[in-house]
Amino acid sequence: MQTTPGAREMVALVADLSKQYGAGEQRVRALDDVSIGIARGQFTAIMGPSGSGKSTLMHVMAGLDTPTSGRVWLGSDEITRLGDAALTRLRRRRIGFVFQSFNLVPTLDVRGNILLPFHLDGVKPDRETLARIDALLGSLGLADRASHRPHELSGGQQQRVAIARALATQPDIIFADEPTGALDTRTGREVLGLLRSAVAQSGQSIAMVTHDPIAASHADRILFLADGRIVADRGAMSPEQISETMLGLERGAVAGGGSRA
Ligand SMILES: Nc1ncnc2c1ncn2[C@@H]1O[C@H](COP(=O)(O)OP(=O)(O)OP(=O)(O)O)[C@@H](O)[C@H]1O
Repeated sequence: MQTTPGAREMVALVADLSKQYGAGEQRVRALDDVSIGIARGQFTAIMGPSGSGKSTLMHVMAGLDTPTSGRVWLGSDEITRLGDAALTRLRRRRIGFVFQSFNLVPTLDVRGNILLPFHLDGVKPDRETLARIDALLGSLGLADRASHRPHELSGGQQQRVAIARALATQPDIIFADEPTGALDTRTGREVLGLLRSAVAQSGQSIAMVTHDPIAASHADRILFLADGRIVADRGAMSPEQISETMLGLERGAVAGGGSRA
């Protein structure tokens, strides 16, 4: 693995990352000396048993949480050195988020939600950006929903708005936390297809936390966490292979160890 800070092919990188919660007997080691890079232009899934540290890793990589020790880079910028204001700016401009619960603003219509990151950043979107957003609305099947409010949309449509919002700023990376968790199987598959095509067509980098082997099977690479450590780093896998690896992790053993397939 390439672990040089600023390495071109890595869009996000963590080195010697540890995160502990609490102290004394209450102490929980959520991340235990993790060093890993997320490759640019790839769809990476992060899997592991409940409590293995997936959300913690994603939150620390996205600058939403701070590590107890270790360093985090977005591209060549070390985010663990940034103050709060600079970090907030970096998150708005260079990171997109898609959450299980969509996180749309109920009082804004679809277009207003998609434009929100620009407004929060004090940026008036130029003509080119507005045209790109129109194209996004079209390609995500939302062209006739632009002036609807979130409560007037289905779950799948709301998640597509969240994806459009995440893509609109052309971020370095999108972090997706269980993006299909609240959707039925078919709608979930459509959402995964949209994420996949953002990677294939625009080279978007995506890191997705998921429990679902079918969701993870859309990824180019799968990182498996157990007890706060990366225990396997694999290329694309079938849902069956992923389920088998997860079973092994839950039993406390992974065949093949921590190397990439
Ligand atoms: N704010 C917190 N305070 C104390 N412990 C925490 C906190 N957040 C997470 N933890 C603990 O850290 C460990 C890792 O949690 P994390 O949420 O990252 O796991 P996860 O793999 O995302 O789990 P899940 O799949 O259940 O969402 C768990 O033992 C959890 O209980």
